[in-house]
Amino acid sequence: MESKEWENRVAYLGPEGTFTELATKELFPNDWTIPFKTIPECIEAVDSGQVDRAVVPVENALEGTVPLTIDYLFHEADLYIAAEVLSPIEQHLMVHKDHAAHYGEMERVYSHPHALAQCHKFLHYHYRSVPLSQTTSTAAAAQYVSEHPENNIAAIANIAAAKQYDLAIVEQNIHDFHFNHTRFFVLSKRNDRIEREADQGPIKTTLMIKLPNDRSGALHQVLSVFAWRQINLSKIESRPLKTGLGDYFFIVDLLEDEHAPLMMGAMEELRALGCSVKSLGSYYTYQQK
Ligand SMILES: O=C(O)C(=O)C[C@]1(C(=O)O)C=C[C@@H](O)C=C1
Repeated sequence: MESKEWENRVAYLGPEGTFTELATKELFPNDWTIPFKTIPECIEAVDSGQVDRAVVPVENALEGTVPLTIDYLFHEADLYIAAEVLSPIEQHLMVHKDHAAHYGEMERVYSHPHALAQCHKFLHYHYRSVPLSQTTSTAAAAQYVSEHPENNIAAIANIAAAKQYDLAIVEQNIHDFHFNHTRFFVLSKRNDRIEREADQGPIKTTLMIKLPNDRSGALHQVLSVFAWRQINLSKIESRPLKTGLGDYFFIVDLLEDEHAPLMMGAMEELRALGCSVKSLGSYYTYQQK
């Protein structure tokens, strides 16, 4: 890798022109940002020390969690969340300029599965006979379309991708619901949060909690640990542990600093109840402008 005097080397889900790149540039406008092809490759790059940070999507307002991100954080890597970026998402249908006049006859639509799902109603009502193909990101779809001018195919991606790959936007804002936002995590090997007083939102802590096996009321007990301390949960979700049907771990986002006395007490109590608890750290939320 090129050696240069950059403050941070930041991996992001590429190629150039993804929503993830836009979120990355929001927090790291002057750093060395490096596109990786998949979310696991971004996570591996920061876990192995190849880069200082990695930016990956974690949750979309319409489609929910990005399971790859959560599963790699639980099963494969030992990382912390240094910040969260909240980005508005606008999806557009784009084609090679040669096909702009007759895009209605397109043979296939390409995009990331989350982007396809965010435009499900649009595709269902207008192009239900057109097959869909998944790509590793929205910009990967735009790049593919630009590299295959011989085919009348379309991508769903953002304006930056249309510019980057010189495509024509033929239908704008095709996401099904107006409030379309995605959360991105900035991951780090060290537990060091990004602090920018001027524009940071409230502090959050993310915990991964595994309940003791087969104890009735265990989830209720876990929730009451936070409830009586008046620690607000902003999200709770379960993911399969991958050890058998019915085995889950929980991801909990809490509006409190992990070093606050009540939070430290809550984690101690959870462990005393037989839960295993892993904190991914406390971090601030930044809004993409
Ligand atoms: O960053 C991108 O462009 C992606 O393709 C990823 C991703 C996601 O995983 O949610 C990011 C934002 C949008 O919600 C759609 C897709």
